Amino acid sequence: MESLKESILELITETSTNLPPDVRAAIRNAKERENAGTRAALALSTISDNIQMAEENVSPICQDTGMPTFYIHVPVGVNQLKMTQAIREAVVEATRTGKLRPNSVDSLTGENSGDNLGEGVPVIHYEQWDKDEIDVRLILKGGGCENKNIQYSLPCELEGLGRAGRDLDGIRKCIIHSVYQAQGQGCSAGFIGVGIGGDRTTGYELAKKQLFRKADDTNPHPDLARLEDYIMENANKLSIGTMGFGGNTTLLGCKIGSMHRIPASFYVSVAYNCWAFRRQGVSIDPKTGNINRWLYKDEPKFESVTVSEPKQEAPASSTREVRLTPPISEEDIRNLSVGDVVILDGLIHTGRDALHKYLIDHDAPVDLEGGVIYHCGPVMLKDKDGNWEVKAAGPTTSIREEPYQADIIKKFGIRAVIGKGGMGARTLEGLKEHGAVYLNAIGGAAQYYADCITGVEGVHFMEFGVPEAMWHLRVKNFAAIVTMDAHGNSLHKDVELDSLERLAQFREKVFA
Ligand SMILES: O=C(O)C[C@H](O)C(=O)O
Ligand code: SF4
Repeated sequence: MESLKESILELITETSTNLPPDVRAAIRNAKERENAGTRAALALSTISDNIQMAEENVSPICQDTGMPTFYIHVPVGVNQLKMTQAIREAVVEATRTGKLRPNSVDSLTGENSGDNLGEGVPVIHYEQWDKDEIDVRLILKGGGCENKNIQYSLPCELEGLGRAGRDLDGIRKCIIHSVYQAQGQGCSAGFIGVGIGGDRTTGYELAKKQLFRKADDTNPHPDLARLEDYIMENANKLSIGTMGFGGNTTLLGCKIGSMHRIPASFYVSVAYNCWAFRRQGVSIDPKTGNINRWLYKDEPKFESVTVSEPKQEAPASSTREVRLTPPISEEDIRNLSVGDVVILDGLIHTGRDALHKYLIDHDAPVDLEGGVIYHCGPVMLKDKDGNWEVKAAGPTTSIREEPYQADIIKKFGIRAVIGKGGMGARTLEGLKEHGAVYLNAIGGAAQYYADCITGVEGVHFMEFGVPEAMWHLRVKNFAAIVTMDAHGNSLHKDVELDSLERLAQFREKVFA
């Protein structure tokens, strides 16, 4: 099995940089369903470009390469200790070469191990089988969509939907609700895996396993097949759309599995995966460790993500492009409205969870007056001369900074915050009071944004780890949409309210 480490390294690289054909097809179909010129169409076009760039650059599709999770079937007699060793070595190597972001953080000290190893990381599940091949499947599921996983305990009362009982119709309501509660924060349009039954742990496990099914397969269980079809037909009526911008596609796939439970418990567990649905698999020869074949890539190669322009014309849109260079004046900010596209040139600063917490009690290491904070944890590598290079740099979910953001804007005079998924009422109030805007970048488009970064001017707080450090980045033509302005308007608030109203159409019983 001397080739095993190399084979696993190839699997990790492919998973991080090359989306499987079934996922690409689902995204292409979504793009075809949106009207040209809408925000959703623009987002999907950025996503499609990003998928292409990641493949060409052999670089991460999204900077969050997630929790590396392996599901492995082995013939009797294969040494699992040696396999685990090979997997760990491959994970370290993939991190060193920038195919994985250093993502393993000590939960108590906050220390990033730097190589993606740690207690319980990577996750490896083994199962024996009677075939003479090793089947290794890998999913790289990022944190933003993982945070939108949800588990329901039936019976329950669901916002907008009423009572969900212990039957197929109650399950239906939970699944529809799971799509609603994710809004755009898990980088919709998403794929969901659903686990019915089990206990709290095995229910989630079953949900995640559904994500290994191909997006276009048919459930062998007739009731579940019917439920999957129903969800695919109806979830899009919530009109949450790509990135939560509103639009025709909110869900790209729904796979449901069922297992037994004990009488007192009835769980419906949902694993939400962003559009950057990175899963690949290989069949490996147990003698040599070589790859025999790929499990998802075996279909004809998806030629291009470019599609013919949709027939319908866009409704007259008021999209305005405004070019800004920090430090930005209050007047320039107050001139912006929701829907405007801002093109940034100049210096911006990354900051996410650790930095926001820190800045509440400390000074900033650089002047942020009129400045721009980018909610981003990039993948960075040093080149041969010791200079930092940006390998992937899309936005992270902004709502996590909601407890801090308004105070930070006020304290440092920040004029723009870039992120994804939107922020809440407190930040909206802060934007209005202090004259700032929230700019939504396209989640997962890590290659697209890395391409806008022309230089790394420095870094502070490396002790927070690469993703949490404060990177000072020079950008050119960095485009993001104003989704919360300084006049109290929020596209996120509007889409959430609208989708809550739309939820009501799913109250009545559908499955007897
Ligand atoms: O950690 C990140 O870079 C992004 C994360 O996956 C998120 O969606 O918030
Ligand atoms: S940023 Fe978006 S695309 Fe990337 S892992 Fe998080 S949820 Fe997925």
